[in-house]
Amino acid sequence: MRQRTGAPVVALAGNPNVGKSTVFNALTGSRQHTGNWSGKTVANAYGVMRCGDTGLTLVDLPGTYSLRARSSEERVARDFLASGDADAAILVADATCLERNLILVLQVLEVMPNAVLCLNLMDEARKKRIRINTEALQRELGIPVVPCAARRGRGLPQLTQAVCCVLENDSSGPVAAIRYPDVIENALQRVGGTRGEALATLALHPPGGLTGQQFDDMVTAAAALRAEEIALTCVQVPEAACARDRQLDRILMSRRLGIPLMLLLLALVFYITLFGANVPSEWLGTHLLGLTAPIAAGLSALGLPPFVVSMLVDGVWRVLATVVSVMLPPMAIFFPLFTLLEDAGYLPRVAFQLDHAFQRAHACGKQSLSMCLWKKCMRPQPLDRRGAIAYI
Ligand SMILES: Nc1nc2c(ncn2[C@@H]2O[C@H](COP(=O)(O)OP(=O)(O)OP(=O)(O)O)[C@@H](O)[C@H]2O)c(=O)[nH]1
Ligand SMILES: [Mg+2]
Repeated sequence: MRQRTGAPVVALAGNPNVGKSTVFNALTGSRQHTGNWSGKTVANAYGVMRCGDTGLTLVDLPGTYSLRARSSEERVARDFLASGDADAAILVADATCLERNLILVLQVLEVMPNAVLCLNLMDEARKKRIRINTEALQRELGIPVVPCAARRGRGLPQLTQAVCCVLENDSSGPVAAIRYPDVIENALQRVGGTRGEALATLALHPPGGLTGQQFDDMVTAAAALRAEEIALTCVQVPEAACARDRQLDRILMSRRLGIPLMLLLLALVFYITLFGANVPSEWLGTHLLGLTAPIAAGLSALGLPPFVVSMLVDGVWRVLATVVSVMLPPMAIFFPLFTLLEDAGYLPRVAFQLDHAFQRAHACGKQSLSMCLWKKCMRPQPLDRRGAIAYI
């Protein structure tokens, strides 16, 4: 292993929503937030994973589609990978859409050749009858490839083993998998050093009179082209696997129907939450508050002074009973419904559909999901004064 002060550092990078935090939690025993939409992790999270007797620092990075991305959380990931603070990287990729994931993988390999590819969501890929030739992929990329289904813990021991091997056999050879247009290739030769470092220099001073945006677009397009070539060689996707998704997307994401359907669906969820919760709320309120008198009588029988009884009964019990009866039923309805939409993969589509509108307010579509959760907490409810104070 590399001689460094402190434990070796392993970065966990990949596209958004591919299971990085799930892998991180499984390898470190942490409880990072996971969920089926993009952009949950917005800052680096640190944990310790074991490699035999050695402890490794694992860093869960925010998801990013490209090293040339410009959103703030994506910059966090890019800056960490470029900083040289990591000794190796676990690149997590979604096996159901490998081609798109390979763009980042290829870019990261230019700055961090010491890496392992964790081919996650293999269970979903199998369901869709997507076949991936992992040996061919390994040859193309020049790094170990480990198929995993992190949610069920499958493949994680092999992943740990591969990470340990990579750390022991420091591979620092240049990975020149992406072929850039001549203007960039020539400039890379002139700048010298590793391709990753040279690219970072050129990004600041683009060659051939290119603007920063043109340079970024050309670099990303070259990576996308190479990713497509590799996917053509290594991945077999049966046409039928995508047909149902495409048909659904044609309706759910269509220009005319997409937004109305989304509003209808979210309105339905809120309607069920707001009105469906009234009955259990009332039932809970009646029964819990009905216990007030027996509790007061019991406490008085214990010989407690009246002001202590009033404090415990009116101050603690009534507030607790009101909070539980008001908050518990809508939560018990809303969160399972939201989870259903999440598991069906609809939430990322909501974020995508609203992205344009949110960008006009200098925000991004992913924030709509946090807003849905916040809106749920704004549930109006007839309350007495104590209940209102507790609710606030
Ligand atoms: N079916 C299946 N689902 C998985 C697997 N691994 C992760 N998931 C699910 O994928 C979703 C995304 O997982 P996260 O770990 O939050 O993904 P992430 O890459 O950290 O996401 P960001 O932080 O937003 O970039 C969650 O709903 C996970 O339960 C897997 O192997 N199989
Ligand atoms: Mg995450």
